[in-house]
Amino acid sequence: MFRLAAQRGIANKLAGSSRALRASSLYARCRCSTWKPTSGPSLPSAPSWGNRRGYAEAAGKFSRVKPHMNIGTIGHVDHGKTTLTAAITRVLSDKGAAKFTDYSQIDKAPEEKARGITINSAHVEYESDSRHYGHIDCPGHADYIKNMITGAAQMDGAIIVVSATDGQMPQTREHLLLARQVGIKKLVVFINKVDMIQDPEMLELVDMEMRDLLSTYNFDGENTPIIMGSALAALEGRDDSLGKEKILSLVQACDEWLDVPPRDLEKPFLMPIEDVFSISGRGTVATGRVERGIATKGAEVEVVGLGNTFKTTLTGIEMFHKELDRGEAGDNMGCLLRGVKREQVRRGQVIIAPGSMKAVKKFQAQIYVLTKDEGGRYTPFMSNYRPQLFLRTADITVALTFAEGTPDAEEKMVMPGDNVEMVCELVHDVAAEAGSRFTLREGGKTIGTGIVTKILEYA
Ligand SMILES: Nc1nc2c(ncn2[C@@H]2O[C@H](COP(=O)(O)OP(=O)(O)OP(=O)(O)O)[C@@H](O)[C@H]2O)c(=O)[nH]1
Ligand SMILES: [Mg+2]
Repeated sequence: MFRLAAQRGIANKLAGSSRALRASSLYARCRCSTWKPTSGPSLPSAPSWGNRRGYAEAAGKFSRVKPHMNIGTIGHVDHGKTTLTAAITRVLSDKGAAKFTDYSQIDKAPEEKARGITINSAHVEYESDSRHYGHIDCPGHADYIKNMITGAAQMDGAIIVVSATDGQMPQTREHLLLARQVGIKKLVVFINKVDMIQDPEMLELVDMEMRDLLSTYNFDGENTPIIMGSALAALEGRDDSLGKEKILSLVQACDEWLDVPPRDLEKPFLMPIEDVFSISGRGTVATGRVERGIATKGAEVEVVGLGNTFKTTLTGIEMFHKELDRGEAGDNMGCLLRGVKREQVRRGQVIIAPGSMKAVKKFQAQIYVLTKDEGGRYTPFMSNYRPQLFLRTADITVALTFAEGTPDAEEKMVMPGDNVEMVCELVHDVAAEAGSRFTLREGGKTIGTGIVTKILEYA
């Protein structure tokens, strides 16, 4: 034990300092650790159906042992994403592996709020022979953009739906690019509305074009499974060779091609620092909620960011007011750091497994700018706009510019509601990597949300 209770009592009595009071109340927070199923403290909370530990309860009769994965349908408007979602539940419900969810139920997706942003997305779930899937379908293009950038309903993989009658369209490409930006590594293609095509050469053409397009966006165009069928036929229970059988092939392709992401516990340790205080006679303690991985007492760790990156040893871990040998993803804990002075550690830094992340000063990001109805700006902004960037517990001024070579970058305007790629240059360095999510705030309100896509400069 850090003998905190005693510490606290004495500190409060003797000093009565506000600092001591604050430290004690913060430390107290660590005692009432509540497990939240998000992958990071600053992310919007995942719906309960989709968390990796909790799905079994939501699923009721479904298996508790199969690995869980979040996927979803993406693609151009009207290409059949919602019909396909309903069709999958219908076909699998025959096997008792899903609850049939009608088109109309999916399409009136509930509104959710994440960081002040309204996102409509429907969640269904089903099971294959080897996996449990949470599946996301959004009603409109804007909802896909917001969802993918904020990760409000995160997808580990996706089914891109392309109508055989149209072939690839602008939103097919936009969703592919976004999928790439948010770190989705593999996709399965469903070429839909095949019931409307008489000419087999037409299908060959769509297939070839899709493979090219996938490769353009750095997916494996050659090996990505492409299934051709009719979601409507499957939903209506007719033409099994185009309907039901293709849905089963699609689910099998997802099982075989999409990879289940590593669980948070399997990732390298990371705890964003929320607060720091010193305990006389023991040393410096940093508190926070473990975002991923496992920490063990005596482990080497690295404190990263805000101009002060160094290695140290975790000489103690405290949780629930008890000293423990380990802490893991989801835990609120306090870390006692060997030989570290109070001034060396600050809120906004992270404690990580050594070498697992670096401090960065400049990166490229995909940003969604909130509309005024979402509480965002009323007016556009231009290059060199400087809001505050919030990443985990860090809060840093950032300068936003357009990527080098952007035509008319000086005059270019970013409107509320836009989805843009920008270069972010930070005043102080912070631990980040491709896939790190952040929000942008100005004058106390959230004006945008983004995801790091590429590191441009390390500290
Ligand atoms: N003929 C035919 N029509 C289909 C098929 N799949 C879907 N449709 C029709 O295509 C239209 C659009 O289908 P949706 O499932 O609503 O498409 P969506 O991609 O969800 O559309 P948004 O959510 O508005 O982007 C509907 O009228 C469907 O009935 C199919 O396999 N064959
Ligand atoms: Mg739809």
